[in-house]
Amino acid sequence: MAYLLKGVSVLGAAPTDLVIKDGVIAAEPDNTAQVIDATGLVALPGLVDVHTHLREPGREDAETVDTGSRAAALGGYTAVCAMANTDPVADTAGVVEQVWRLGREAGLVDVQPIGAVTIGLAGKQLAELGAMASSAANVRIFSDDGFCVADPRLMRRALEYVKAFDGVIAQHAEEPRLTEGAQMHEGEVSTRLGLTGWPAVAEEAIIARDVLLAEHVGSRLHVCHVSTAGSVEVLRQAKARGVRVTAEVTPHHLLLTDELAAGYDPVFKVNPPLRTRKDVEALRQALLDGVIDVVATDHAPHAVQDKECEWAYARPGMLGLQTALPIVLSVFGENWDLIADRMSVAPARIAGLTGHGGDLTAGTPANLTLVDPSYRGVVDPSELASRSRNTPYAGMTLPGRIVATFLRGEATVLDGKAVK
Ligand SMILES: NC(=O)N[C@@H](CC(=O)O)C(=O)O
Repeated sequence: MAYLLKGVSVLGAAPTDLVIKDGVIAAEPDNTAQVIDATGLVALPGLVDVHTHLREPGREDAETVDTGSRAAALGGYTAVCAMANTDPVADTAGVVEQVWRLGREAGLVDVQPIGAVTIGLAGKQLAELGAMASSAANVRIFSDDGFCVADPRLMRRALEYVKAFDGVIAQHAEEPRLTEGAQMHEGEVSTRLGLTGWPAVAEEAIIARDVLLAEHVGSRLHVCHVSTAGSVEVLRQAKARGVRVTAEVTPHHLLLTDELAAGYDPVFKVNPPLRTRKDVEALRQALLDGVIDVVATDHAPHAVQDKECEWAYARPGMLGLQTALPIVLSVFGENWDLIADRMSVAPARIAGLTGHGGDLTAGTPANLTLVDPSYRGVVDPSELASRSRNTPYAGMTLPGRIVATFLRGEATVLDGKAVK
């Protein structure tokens, strides 16, 4: 199938016609192409998420590779990296290959499995990193996300090991001894509510340690969901010294604050926790500066019984795939170069996903999404494609609608609806 996107604005540039044929952006017009009136629509390279929880295998009641892929395509994504904290954990070639195969079967986005750093995410022994790297899933990112690789010697070994195949360790930076029993950000609000706090320094101390380790062994470190102003400063200094470190921020940490915990609605419980306005401001500036490289969703679907309960018993995490672009648009406005770089180009580079994060010039793979920036819509949880409902944005009016998404030239979303 060929498509002609008529009057489309590529990254906010003057309207033009874009032809998609044989999986690539075509150089020549095509008379057989299906015409899509793209007046007022902006084309972006397909979004890439380096941090998605798809829950399969093990918690298919919360999400499956298929439902998560659907949410991703509807959110404008053409590739997602699936976190390893499944059940069984993705710590062997067998499990990462299973997730990779399920992604291919769903066929809506490229699902790139992330492998666990340690067996069972237990933080004791390195998992079979080399076997996962050389498997059909071709794993390049390794993470114990949900848990920190707290043992410094293990972290050093992991960094050394993945160097051989240009892998990267994605660290969930949380010093566990400093967050025992933590329920929310440690600060004025936690004191008022009487909830045990998760201090900023628990994140900052691990990032500081890990940039030194990465520098020492000359390996690649990626920092998951950076949430504090202090972390930004540690990263800024490390990058200035030339340490091979990249970092992500979530849409929720760019928008929401710890004040939201005051209603004790567990939909706002997340790891790392929502922080203060000062942190939000620092994270926004860091994304603009490039100190933080990418926006990653940390899409964390949870079943109703795990979320709609007392705050202390609720699992941390919130949905993100279908609201990420609207949140980023609401925070930064129509800054298309920033959006394309931080949500597609840079994440594709970090994950090593060639074919994604292109510039939409003739001959490049047709992985792209079409956005209507003039649209304003109210977030209705029941309309989300995820199997779970834990969005913190329910009832909020947000800008931007994904009109169409193309994966290697095939439409996965048309007219705002999934094609299959
Ligand atoms: N980010 C979250 O709040 N939750 C994540 C894991 C985690 O990082 O705790 C999840 O898998 O649900």
